[in-house]
Amino acid sequence: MNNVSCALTIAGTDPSGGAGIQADLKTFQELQTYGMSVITSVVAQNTTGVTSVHHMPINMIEDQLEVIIKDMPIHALKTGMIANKQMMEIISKKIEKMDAPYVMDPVMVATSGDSLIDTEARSFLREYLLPQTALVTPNIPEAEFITGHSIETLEDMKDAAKHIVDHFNADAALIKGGHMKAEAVDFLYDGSAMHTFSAKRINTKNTHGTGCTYSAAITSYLAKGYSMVEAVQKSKDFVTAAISKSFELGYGNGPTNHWAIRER
Ligand SMILES: Nc1ncnc2c1ncn2[C@@H]1O[C@H](COP(=O)(O)OP(=O)(O)OP(=O)(O)O)[C@@H](O)[C@H]1O
Ligand SMILES: Cc1ncc(CO)c(N)n1
Repeated sequence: MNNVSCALTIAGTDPSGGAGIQADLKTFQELQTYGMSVITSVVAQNTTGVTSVHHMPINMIEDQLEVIIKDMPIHALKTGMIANKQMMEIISKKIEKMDAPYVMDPVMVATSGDSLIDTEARSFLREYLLPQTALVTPNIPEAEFITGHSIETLEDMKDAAKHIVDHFNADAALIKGGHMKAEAVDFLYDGSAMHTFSAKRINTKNTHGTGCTYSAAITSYLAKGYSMVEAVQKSKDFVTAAISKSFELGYGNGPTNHWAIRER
């Protein structure tokens, strides 16, 4: 079978399996995309939080990227946790060589509240990686950091999506409303139109890794050749199902259910 769609994730790990590389690969597999991964940092974390982090040496990140570029097709890629500026520099250079849509999940803080990238990296991500993206998927605090504006209303979310495309040259921005109070509404601005993706808020604490799962699903659908709007709509359905059938596992925020969509 050589017409398989291939997706790559560049991110940190979650040994408890709900977020990071593990969530991405589960999502790619569930959506019948051939999944590949480059590990940036090994993170000792579970549903309650992060205890320690070990960053891969820069040359090891470079080698992982290079072996894939030399050998494998990449139809779409995403990045998650990239802890520091040095990692971003090498990843940015390698992404330039990949002729594929790039989805950036601008991971800064875990669901547990633990910081995953340093302060310098937050600015570098905004200035250097954002212009390379086909899509960036910030949650509310990440969108506030990127734009420098506070977000309280749905109008503020739309303004943030526009601001990111207009000021940072991302092709498109999807602002996720998981941290808002009412409906779970996300806004996508693609440089010409604003699209709304809405779902009923599910009353659960089990949201560990929702952002990773969502951006991995979008990456899968882009790898399969769907348009950006179609990819986001299908992924919204996927993540909503994954949250609605999430697992009551662990002592903290439990993980989402990557096979939930099969049962709908
Ligand atoms: N309780 C909920 N009910 C329904 N949808 C939700 C809920 N929480 C989050 N979502 C949806 O899940 C997706 C991920 O959004 P969210 O804002 O939670 O991302 P995130 O904060 O990056 O996730 P992470 O927890 O991985 O850091 C969005 O589509 C959001 O609307
Ligand atoms: C490695 C990693 N990436 C992203 C998140 C955000 O959920 C997390 N908790 N861990």
